[in-house]
Amino acid sequence: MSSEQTSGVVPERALGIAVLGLGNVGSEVVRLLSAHADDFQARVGARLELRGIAVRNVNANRGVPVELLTDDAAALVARDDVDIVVEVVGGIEPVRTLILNALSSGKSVVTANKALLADYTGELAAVADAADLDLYFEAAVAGAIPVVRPLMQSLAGDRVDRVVGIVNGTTNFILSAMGDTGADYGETLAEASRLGYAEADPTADVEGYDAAAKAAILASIAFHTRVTASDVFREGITKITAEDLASAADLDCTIKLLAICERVTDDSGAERVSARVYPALVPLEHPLAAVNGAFNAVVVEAEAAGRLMFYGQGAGGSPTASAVLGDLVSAARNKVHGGKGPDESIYAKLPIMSIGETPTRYYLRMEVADRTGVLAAVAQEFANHGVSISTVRQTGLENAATLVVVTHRAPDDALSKTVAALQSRDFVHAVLSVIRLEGTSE
Ligand SMILES: NC(=O)C1=CN([C@@H]2O[C@H](COP(=O)(O)OP(=O)(O)OC[C@H]3O[C@@H](n4cnc5c(N)ncnc54)[C@H](O)[C@@H]3O)[C@@H](O)[C@H]2O)C=CC1
Ligand SMILES: N[C@@H](CC=O)C(=O)O
Ligand code: NA
Repeated sequence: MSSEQTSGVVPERALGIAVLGLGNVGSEVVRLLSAHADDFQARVGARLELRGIAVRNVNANRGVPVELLTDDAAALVARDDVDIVVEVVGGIEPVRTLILNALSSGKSVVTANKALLADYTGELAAVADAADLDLYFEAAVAGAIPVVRPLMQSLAGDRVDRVVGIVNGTTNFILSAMGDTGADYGETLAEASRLGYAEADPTADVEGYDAAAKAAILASIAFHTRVTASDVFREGITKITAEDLASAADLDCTIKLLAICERVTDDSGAERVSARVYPALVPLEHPLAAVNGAFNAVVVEAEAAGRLMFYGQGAGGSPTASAVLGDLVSAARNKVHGGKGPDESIYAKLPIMSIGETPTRYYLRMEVADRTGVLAAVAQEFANHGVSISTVRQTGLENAATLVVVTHRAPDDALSKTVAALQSRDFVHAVLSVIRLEGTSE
């Protein structure tokens, strides 16, 4: 009999936590875990004890007790006194293997890693679900904003038709600054990295890979269908110019990088999933137009709930740590009281719709010869491909004219063919911009 039992003192229950990665997010997770240790204990019913932090270089000064640091993440994950692993390193390997090892040895996992989840949720969730362990990832989509849990749990009794959002803080920060002050693209991107918004390789942000990974995660949950990154059509913001933003403003629009996940039902009632990420003109009166800086917002449309909007900080160490810690508390509660978060739900298995078939509206800006009959010839090219024009604006240049054409909804393939045909005509000097238009009722 132990001395605690003989003295009648109930030993304090503790759960061991391993944190992998001590960058923007990891350092905030560790700071908040320590700052609010008593609150966490009260909420969970057990003390959350940090057993170790895996880093790349244990000699760098990090402001945490050095004895917690290790460069051997595999050994930390394997420790018997670790119950929950928090992965905030990023990338695919070695973290995919580390997470699989954690789950295989009875540890629940919390991760913020959308790049990994977009392609490997199936593999990771299979191991977690079989072992009755949690795999939580609220931080992976839209940072602090609760959106994964609402879709997975609060809306589990509804039928979601559409999820549209601004889910990348870095690109929203850049587009907002370019639109507001004409700020330089490169300098604003460097500022986004300095503020901890951008990915380690910011190509993931500006080329839309990060938003596409998030779209894959959202679409998978919303439509109970496995959607991976390669199922998501993707275009980034690197071709958007200050002229495009000014031209959008002339049309009472702004430009946002949107992630759009839709359930599309054809005339026969067959359903497919469309998942796409691209910069789009958004009318100023649309709620997403007012989302600026590193803020994110996600609009969900569901059959019974109608339209819901989630808004908040989508990037940055502290906001992201909030979501990570929320998941950590849930995983810890399940360890203490029993229970498990929902299994992966992919029973619907809907096919994916190609971008070519997806109907959207377009904005085109082109420079054309300023002579009689050109406007009619341009309009004819649209008609030849079944693309109906909504508005045309012409501005005279010295020896040419700028035409801004906004179309009605047409399949993406038809628009691509129209653009190719226009480019082959001698009266079209250049097609300067082709950007989709979203958020209108037409
Ligand atoms: N920063 C943000 O706003 C958000 C980030 N995320 C995700 O959270 C994760 C972490 O992001 P950040 O903290 O911003 O990245 P970061 O680059 O600031 O931190 C990652 C840290 O992991 C370390 N690391 C790399 N390989 C390692 C290894 N094998 N073992 C141990 N440590 C290793 C790096 O040295 C770095 O300090 C990523 O998956 C990211 O996509 C998710 C939402 C928002
Ligand atoms: N780099 C990402 C970070 C959060 O997911 C972003 O800018 O949104
Ligand atoms: Na979130």
